[in-house]
Amino acid sequence: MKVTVLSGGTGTPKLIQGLKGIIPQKDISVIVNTGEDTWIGDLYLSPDVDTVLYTFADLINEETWYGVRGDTFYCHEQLKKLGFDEVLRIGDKDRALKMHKTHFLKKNFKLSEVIDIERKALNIEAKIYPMTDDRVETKILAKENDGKILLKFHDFWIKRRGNVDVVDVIYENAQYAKGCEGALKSIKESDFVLIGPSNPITSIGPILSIKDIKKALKDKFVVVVSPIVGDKVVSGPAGTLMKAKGLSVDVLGVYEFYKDILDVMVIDEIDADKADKIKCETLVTNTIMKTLNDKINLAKAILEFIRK
Ligand SMILES: C[C@H](OP(=O)(O)OP(=O)(O)OC[C@H]1O[C@@H](n2cnc3c(=O)[nH]c(N)nc32)[C@H](O)[C@@H]1O)C(=O)O
Ligand SMILES: O=c1nc2n(C[C@H](O)[C@H](O)[C@H](O)CO)c3cc(O)ccc3cc-2c(=O)[nH]1
Ligand SMILES: [Mg+2]
Repeated sequence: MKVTVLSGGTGTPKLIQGLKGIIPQKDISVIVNTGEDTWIGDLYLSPDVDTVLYTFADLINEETWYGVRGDTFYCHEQLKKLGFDEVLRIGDKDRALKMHKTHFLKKNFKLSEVIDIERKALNIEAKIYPMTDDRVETKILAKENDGKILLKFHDFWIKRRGNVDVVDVIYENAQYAKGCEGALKSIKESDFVLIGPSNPITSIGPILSIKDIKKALKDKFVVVVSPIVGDKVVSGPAGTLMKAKGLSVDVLGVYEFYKDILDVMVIDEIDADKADKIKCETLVTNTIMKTLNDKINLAKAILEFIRK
């Protein structure tokens, strides 16, 4: 059973931990959001890609869902002392992975080529692809005084802690970007596509903003796990951003967002009463992943449901 997962942020990597516990890594491909990729000084960051790499390599810091478990921050602290505040807390081991990407990108390697070198170096059998080898950047359009301002995601979420009056979210350059070839191939060759419980707007939205990826998904059996349980988020800015896109912050709003590509929606038991309002097949199960067992059970429930 070959699965292609769309991932971004912290929700889907939890489900990936469950999935890799029940099917061989060689049968899993992951297409990762790169809308939050950015340069900090001369260091290239691909935060959602690195979280997926660390999740498969069992190195992920599960408190924060970024960086390497037990990492040190000497370089980060030293830079701050020099007056260079990286804002994002980048660990010393984590920095090596980012320096490695930076080195090869500067030698004109494609991001997908570098990620493939890294997954092999980390003994990861799953295939991991960026959504594109072009630059697509998620920007937050916000109200500021009596005007509008376009913010980078990290400015919005880390510097301003999301305390921003969001007008819209845009995926800069998406109209020109091409889907990564390996990603398109994995969609075509997989038995089904799984969109994990990540922020629809800033973690999965950028992936769907790439036309040839969205087109490939329309011809595929797609399962979406709702990242909204009840009428609130488990974590992060998804609620604020869904509202900015005119979507209700509940499973119906999630359905609206994915309706032209999804075939099955996985919702939490808390939302069982809404299942009949969702105009596609629904699987109602526990979707709150606290323990590894929760993650494995959710992955199992999804595979059993589609094998029916
Ligand atoms: C900073 C980061 O925010 P964000 O980029 O929004 O992260 P994600 O893209 O991962 O979105 C989080 C999204 O996913 C939901 N979530 C998280 N854990 C679970 C879970 O165990 N079950 C479930 N059904 N949804 C989950 C969460 O509510 C958010 O809506 C961040 O949040 O870390
Ligand atoms: O909210 C934060 N997110 C941090 N992130 C996560 C990232 O910025 C986003 O929060 C995730 O992409 C979730 O959307 C990091 C990711 C990395 O790969 C490396 C370092 C960081 C550091 C931070 C941080 O200090 N604060
Ligand atoms: Mg995200």
